[in-house]
Amino acid sequence: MNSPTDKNNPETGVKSREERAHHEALSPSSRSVTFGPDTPLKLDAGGELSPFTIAYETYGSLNEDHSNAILVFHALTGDQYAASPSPVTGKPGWWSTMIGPGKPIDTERYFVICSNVLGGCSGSTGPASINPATDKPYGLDLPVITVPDMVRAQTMLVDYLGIDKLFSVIGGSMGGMQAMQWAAAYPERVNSAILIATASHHSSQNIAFYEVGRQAVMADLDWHGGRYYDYDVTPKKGLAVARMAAHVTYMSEQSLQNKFGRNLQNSTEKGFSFDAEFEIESYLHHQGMTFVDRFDANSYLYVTRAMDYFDLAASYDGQLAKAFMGTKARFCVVSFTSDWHFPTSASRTIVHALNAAGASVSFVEIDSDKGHDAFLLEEPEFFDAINGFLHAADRSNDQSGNHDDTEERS
Ligand SMILES: CC(=O)SCCNC(=O)CCNC(=O)[C@H](O)C(C)(C)COP(=O)(O)OP(=O)(O)OC[C@H]1O[C@@H](n2cnc3c(N)ncnc32)[C@H](O)[C@@H]1OP(=O)(O)O
Ligand SMILES: N[C@@H](CCO)C(=O)O
Repeated sequence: MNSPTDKNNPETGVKSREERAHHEALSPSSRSVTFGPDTPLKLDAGGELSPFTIAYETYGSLNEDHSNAILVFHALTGDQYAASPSPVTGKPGWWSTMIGPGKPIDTERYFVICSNVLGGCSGSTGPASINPATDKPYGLDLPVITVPDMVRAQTMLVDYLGIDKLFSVIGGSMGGMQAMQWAAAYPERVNSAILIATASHHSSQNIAFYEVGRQAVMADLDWHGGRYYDYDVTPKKGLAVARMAAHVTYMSEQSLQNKFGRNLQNSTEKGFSFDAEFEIESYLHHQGMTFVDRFDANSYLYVTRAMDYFDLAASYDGQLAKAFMGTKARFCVVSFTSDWHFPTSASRTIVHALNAAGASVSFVEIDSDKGHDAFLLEEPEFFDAINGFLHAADRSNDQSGNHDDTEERS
């Protein structure tokens, strides 16, 4: 509860400098381009969102017949800064190794678009955005957002950019869910789709991990039922714990062992305390603390929920193959051997459904000990696979029909 002596009390107007800086850092960036359509967006939760904003970045140039556009989707906590430095962290774009001149997604050939998802916190409408009905941040008054909602908003952006058909859609994890949704719901608008470290539905285990994270956020007294914006505080402790738990799922047992083993952080002797004595503890604390500086806690609730709700087969009578029936798009499905968060078995489910639908699909399992987040790292075999697939898709761009060139490599 708010008290008159609270230094962050909205009534006293006294705000901590640290909190003010934090909110400013998370406020929509003026650098990326925003798009706000006149048409309201129909939401799966019911009702419509209007107005709404999508923040996006583009790289490369759109060719004359608008046939070289690649739509890149970010994962859970990503943003539109796929190949340009984040104005919040100052770090290079999260896929700057993948996108650029001469890189697998070659900006000398392709026009690359990446937008912040609806529900996010990097300029697209999310829980921290102003609700026009109250003139205050939405908080939990924003309807729950789904992956199909995110994709529906992206179709409006793609229309606005004058693109009828995308050369490719590509993403990892939740980005792969968006790519699948595009291919299933708008088959005529997708020439090829690259689905990386993803699944056609969130598993029970994945929902469980994200629920642990959400509960950590909501248990933080600074969460204030999602109205923390009014109090100029943020539920940092809860959000940091949520990220720590989630981060473990993004890495493999082997990579944690290789990086940290049982090494102690600052000494050679046990301290018999509950401080972060082990390197792995210190590392996770670092991951948690840096995360709260770049991500909004309510957005974390919304975007994890969108992943939980994703179940492509459920929209097609429980038959995943039906989602892809009749598609002419070429698919590339990529998994990583050490990914236990979105394991290879989840990718195989997608590949089997694509085969059953008579779609053209290549499947590559990359041998990596880096776990789920391997898709964010420069893995040569992975980059070769993306490069090779895009070149092949380029060559057969004018062809149509069903191919079955499923291949497995490991
Ligand atoms: C697709 C998208 O949308 S991307 C979304 C946003 N990005 C992410 O989610 C990436 C988050 N994931 C990561 O950072 C993952 O760790 C990885 C796997 C991608 C990065 O892997 P690596 O390059 O091997 O980095 P690593 O896991 O070792 O982490 C390095 C960081 O940990 C810190 N660190 C390493 N050891 C320790 C330690 N013992 N104590 C404290 N901090 C430590 C480093 O200082 C470095 O910090 P910085 O990132 O602030 O510079
Ligand atoms: N670590 C990435 C991928 C998670 O699936 C993120 O936070 O977006």
